Amino acid sequence: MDLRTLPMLPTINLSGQTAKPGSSSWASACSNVRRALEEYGCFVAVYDKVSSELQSAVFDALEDLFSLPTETKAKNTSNKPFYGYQSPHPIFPLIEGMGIEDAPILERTQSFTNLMWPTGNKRFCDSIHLYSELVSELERLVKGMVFESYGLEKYLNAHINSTTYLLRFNKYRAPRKTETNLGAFPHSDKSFLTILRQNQVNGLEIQTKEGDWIKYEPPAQSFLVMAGEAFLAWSNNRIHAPIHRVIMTEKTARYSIVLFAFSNDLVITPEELVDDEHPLRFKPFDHFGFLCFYSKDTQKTDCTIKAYCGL
Ligand SMILES: O=C(O)CCC(=O)C(=O)O
Ligand SMILES: [Fe+2]
Repeated sequence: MDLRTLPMLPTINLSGQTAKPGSSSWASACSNVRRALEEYGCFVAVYDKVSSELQSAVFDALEDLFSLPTETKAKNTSNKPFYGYQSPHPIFPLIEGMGIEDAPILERTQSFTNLMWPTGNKRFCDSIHLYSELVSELERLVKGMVFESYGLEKYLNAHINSTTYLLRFNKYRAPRKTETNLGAFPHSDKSFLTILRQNQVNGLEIQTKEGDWIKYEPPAQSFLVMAGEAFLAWSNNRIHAPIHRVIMTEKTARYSIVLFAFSNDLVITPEELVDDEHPLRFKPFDHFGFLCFYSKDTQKTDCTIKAYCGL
């Protein structure tokens, strides 16, 4: 029997005054966020800006969205890989996905809504847009905390100005008796940061550096904040980008809504993070070039960013 205590994801309270710059708890919150991302590559953020009413409205909206006919959902296309409609696949029959590029910009969520519902769907558009705005604020808060903890605030504004978001919706149906229960293949995200919320159905598992799988069982009003491989490269390998997967064990459908942050500019490791002990590990890279590389990488290596621009 394995007598080690089961690992748990760190939980960090980012609600109310706790994570206000200048508050007495700000510096320690910044350091906790950085250390969690270095050690686990993720943490559970308690963040109360998304009300339970908005949470319900968002997941009701997702049920409506995925109930649309396949031909309608297939109109969600993009010239970027992994951005558009993903239909259930023979090897991965459970997952279906869709995405809105730059969802925090109202016009973008509006045009997605009109594509799906030519006669409009104000409830969908309002709730998804508000949600993406609030969660993108959380993304900037977390990024700012990490930059500050490294003493690199001077890079924050430029970084925020070059951030672009993708809001993705996933539906995992329950497996039939003879089917695989693997909802999403083990992978690490290619984003800079990822912020995820789910309905009440669990299934996401995150691997620790030691190789243990932790089941994600979120408390109320919380999000999973997870680093992607772009953040790992930016930090010169300090920040971890954890492998995660979805295993469907429950009998009802699981929905998740995931905000991915990407960069429109070259991602460059700050010189302050390079020294004799930490020689430069990554060349500056184009984030979407990296995403295209990944989409063509049939090997799906453990750490694609090392294959793409590692030194
Ligand atoms: O749905 C989930 O919980 C995980 C989704 C995920 O890993 C992804 O979209 O990259
Ligand atoms: Fe992921």
